[in-house]
Parts: sequence; C-alpha cells; structure tokens
Amino acid sequence: MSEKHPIIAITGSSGAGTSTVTRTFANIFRREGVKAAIIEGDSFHRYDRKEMRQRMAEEEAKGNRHFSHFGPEANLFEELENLFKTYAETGRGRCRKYLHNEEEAAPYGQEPGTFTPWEDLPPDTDMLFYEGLHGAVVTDKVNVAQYPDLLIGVAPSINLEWIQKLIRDKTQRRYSQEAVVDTILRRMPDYVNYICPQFAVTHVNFQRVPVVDTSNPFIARDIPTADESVCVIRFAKPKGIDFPYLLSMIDGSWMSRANTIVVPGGKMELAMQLIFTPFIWRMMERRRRALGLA
Ligand SMILES: Nc1ncnc2c1ncn2[C@@H]1O[C@H](COP(=O)(O)OP(=O)(O)OP(=O)(O)O)[C@@H](O)[C@H]1O
Ligand SMILES: O=C(CO)[C@H](O)[C@H](O)COP(=O)(O)O
Repeated sequence: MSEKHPIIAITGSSGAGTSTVTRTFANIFRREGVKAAIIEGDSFHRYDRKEMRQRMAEEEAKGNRHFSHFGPEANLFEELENLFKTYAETGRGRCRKYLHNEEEAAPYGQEPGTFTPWEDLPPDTDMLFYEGLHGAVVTDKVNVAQYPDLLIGVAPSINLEWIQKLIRDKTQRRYSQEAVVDTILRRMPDYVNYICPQFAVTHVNFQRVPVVDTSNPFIARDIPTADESVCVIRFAKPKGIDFPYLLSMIDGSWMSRANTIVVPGGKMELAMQLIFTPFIWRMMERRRRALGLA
C-alpha cells in the first residue's frame, strides 16, 4: 500500500480476460489523465519458450507432468514482489515483455516466445498497473498480495475460461486443440494451489457466467457473447460501496448477496467504469496530498 505510488493489480488465469479488462482501465486512465506504468505478468515467467519446453521435458522424464506456468518454479515471484515493493516505495522499477506471437515479436525484431531486455519503467508515473497470473499470490516465500492498493480478480466460470483460452490460443497464438488441452491439464494442480487462492484475497472479483450451455467447453466454436452471459461482482468489503447508485445506473442489475451485484454481460465494462473511476480519483487525491501538491 502506498499513498505516493499506488498499485492496481488485475489477477486471473490464462484466458480469463485480464488483458481485456486492462483495455477498460486504459480508457479510464486516458479520460482521467492518469499516467500509469502498465506491466504484464507474463514478463515474470522464469524461462523463455525454448527453455520452458526443455524444463517440462526434464520434469516429465522424472515423472512430473505438472510443471507449469502457474506455479512458483516457472515464475520469478520474488522479482515480482520486489518490483511491487520498490514501486510502492520509490515509484521506480524494472520490467520486460514476453512476446507471445509473431505480431507481438515483430516490432522488437525478436523470435516469439522470447523476452525483451529488462528496462526501467517510465519515470514520473502516477501508479503501477499489473495484469496477469499472480497479482495476489501468497506462498511460504512471497507475499505479492500485500502491496496493491486495489486488487481485482477476473475469474469467469471455469467452462467459460477454458472456452476463452481455447479459442484465443488457437486463433491468436496458433496452438492446436490438443496442445491447449494438454496445457490445461498440465496446469491443473498449480491452478488449484496458486491461481484460485488469490480470489480470496482480492478486493473485488468479476466472475462472468454464461447463460448458454457450455457443458462441453472443448467443442465450443464461439465465446458466449455479452448477451449470453451475466457478470457477478463481489466486494470483499462492501462498506462504502454505493450499491443503490450502481443499481440505478446499470440497467438490469440486481443484488444476489449483501456484497454481490449481478449485471448483464454487456454492462460489465460500464460497471467497471462506475466502480473504479471513483477509486482512481481517490488514489490520485491521496497521492497529490502525500506529495504536497494539493
Ligand atoms: N468479457 C468478455 N466477453 C467476451 N470475450 C471475452 C471477454 N473477456 C475476454 N474475452 C475473450 O477471451 C479471450 C482471452 O481474453 P484475454 O486475452 O483478455 O485473457 P488474458 O486473461 O489476458 O489471458 P493471458 O493471460 O493468457 O494472456 C480473448 O479472446 C478475449 O477476447
Ligand atoms: O498466456 C499465458 C499465461 O498467461 C501463456 O500460457 C504463457 O505466457 C506461456 O506462453 P507460451 O506457452 O505460448 O510460450
């Protein structure tokens, strides 16, 4: 937590939609004149694609079929924790990019599946914005979750998450159906041990739930549309959340629990804007006060 150098973290599994939510935040930042350093969790993978394949093969030879990008061995959790700590203290830090496909790699003249060099974050940013797999991870060695001022979980119901991953990985990352299914299976123990627990320490969770039949996600040809889903939004601490305002502004929304509002799928982005814009105003006000600028 830092008044001078706040951190927002969006955490969710691969294919959950954290990059999509980041675009909503980018719109809020542009509209509100906030300069955010946006970083991607995949930058904190420990290995590039070739090294990862080799490590997986070595582990498999030892009988471990579950060495995965969701767990601590394949990621730099300490470095991520250190970035959050350093940014919260100084507004500075270093980051890099993991280039997933040709399109991402081309501007850097690099191969897909490689990292760009570590670089300093731009100077004078108002806040750090993380989107990725481990923004709220806690293990016996690290506690990343202690640093963000706002922690948001993106966790669609699992069938929907798998449909989103399958379709995205096949169309944008050129993987076969079998390769994506193999990855889902490989990651399952780390999913249970390192991804799911994060949603118990986040401040707000967004869970998109399909209202069409997704019983066999492995044969779905399309991602259920906004009209074919609802979004369950749960606040860990509902005190101070103006539910009557949200209910009046979001057509078709309703409360399912005292801390939970349900909105039509197509209103998820509107809900995020209404919920988070005031958060960002408050963060910016606190920052200005802490820096003696207000
Ligand atoms: N609210 C939504 N409605 C419809 N489609 C969505 C929604 N959110 C995400 N998707 C789709 O799901 C797929 C995965 O989303 P996205 O790339 O944002 O996931 P991610 O969590 O960033 O994944 P990764 O961490 O693996 O990069 C994309 O094809 C995206 O268009
Ligand atoms: O999106 C992901 C995790 O968030 C990818 O699965 C991960 O970055 C590994 O990518 P690849 O296997 O294509 O090298």
